[in-house]
Amino acid sequence: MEKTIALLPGDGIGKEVLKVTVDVLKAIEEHFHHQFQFQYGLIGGDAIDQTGTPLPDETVEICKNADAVLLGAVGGPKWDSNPPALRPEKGLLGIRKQLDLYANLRPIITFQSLLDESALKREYIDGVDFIVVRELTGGLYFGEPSERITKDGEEGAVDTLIYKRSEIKRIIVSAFEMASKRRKHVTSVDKANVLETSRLWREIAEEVAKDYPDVTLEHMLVDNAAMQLINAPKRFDVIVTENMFGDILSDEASMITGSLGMLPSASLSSTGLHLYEPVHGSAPDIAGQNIANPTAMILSAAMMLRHSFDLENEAKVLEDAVNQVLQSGKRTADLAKGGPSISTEQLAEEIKAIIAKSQTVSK
Ligand SMILES: NC(=O)C1=CN([C@@H]2O[C@H](COP(=O)(O)OP(=O)(O)OC[C@H]3O[C@@H](n4cnc5c(N)ncnc54)[C@H](O)[C@@H]3O)[C@@H](O)[C@H]2O)C=CC1
Ligand SMILES: CC(C)CC(=O)C(=O)O
Ligand SMILES: [Mg+2]
Repeated sequence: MEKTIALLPGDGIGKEVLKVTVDVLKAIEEHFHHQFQFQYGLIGGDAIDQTGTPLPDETVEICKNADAVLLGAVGGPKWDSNPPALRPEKGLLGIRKQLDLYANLRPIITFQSLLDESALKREYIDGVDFIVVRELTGGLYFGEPSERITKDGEEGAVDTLIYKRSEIKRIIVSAFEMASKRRKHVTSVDKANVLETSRLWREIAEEVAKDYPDVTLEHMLVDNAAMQLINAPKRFDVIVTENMFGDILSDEASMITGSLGMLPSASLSSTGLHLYEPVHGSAPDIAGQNIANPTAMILSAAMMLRHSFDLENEAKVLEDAVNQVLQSGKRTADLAKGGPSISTEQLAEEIKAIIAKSQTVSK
């Protein structure tokens, strides 16, 4: 199979985890006789430094001409005091908007070999398997105005939480579609006791639910949801929520698996061109040390193989390889809890070695 993959490394550990993921994909390419073309694009702080903008037009073109996009992460203290339009995060929000990547799927599945690395007790998390469906192109992160203002004679600031009916409906439909192929349970998370956007969200969720009689819908306020994720994570199947709630809840949920470095995601579009990215950011505190956990990025690539290229077997081989390395007891520092650890590159080498020995070869 011939595919073109756009690669947007970004900043900090984004570069490191994407670099080794490309190596792993090359191992898949070789073992399964595929041809992957890799096209690099600038985004984030790197793009600001080299071109003066966080999302150059050329990057958008590279993505649009590809079959799928892999993104590392953006941001870092170097650009923290830049004006809003020149912040690395604008590049990330920009590519999400320009490619209409409205549905961010964040699966949270515990690994048997990591049950004791989690922040939670083994019996609470053994068997956790849910997915956060996060709205990705609306809400507070995109609302206008977002600026400094004067209020009652003193300095203030305003951000705008706005959603259109169509934006809410399509993400809720995505969640119901997903739930109908899973355990048939949707938890719609909102703050309907306070926010008008949430009341509209709830109304639309009820309307959509009528088209899926075999799927149960429950509503949950976001503060309660944050607590239930710790208290009873096994109760969830599909969580659907707006942009910022999904951002926060999924970072929280990552600790069920043991580390933020374990969580992959797929950002799906209306156009069929999808982007795959780890849930974590550029981690400036550990950048440049070859110690970041690349699993989230590697598992994002597995999601790409499955969802964008229909390469189920290859995706499984990759996921199995990750599992086998974990079972062997080898851990990056985030999971090693002060014990012996392996580097970003060593973990990828372990995975590549397992792929090379894998039995299942597709035509
Ligand atoms: N998708 C993206 O590009 C995102 C970008 N950011 C940006 O990243 C920068 C840093 O933000 P933070 O709040 O520190 O969030 P972060 O997700 O980068 O890091 C949070 C903590 O988790 C650790 N961590 C994250 N990924 C890891 C991995 N793969 N392996 C081991 N440890 C890992 C970090 O070392 C840090 O202690 C900011 O500029 C922020 O805006 C934040 C989140 C997402
Ligand atoms: C720029 C932020 C919205 C990135 C982030 O935290 C995320 O997408 O998870
Ligand atoms: Mg986030």
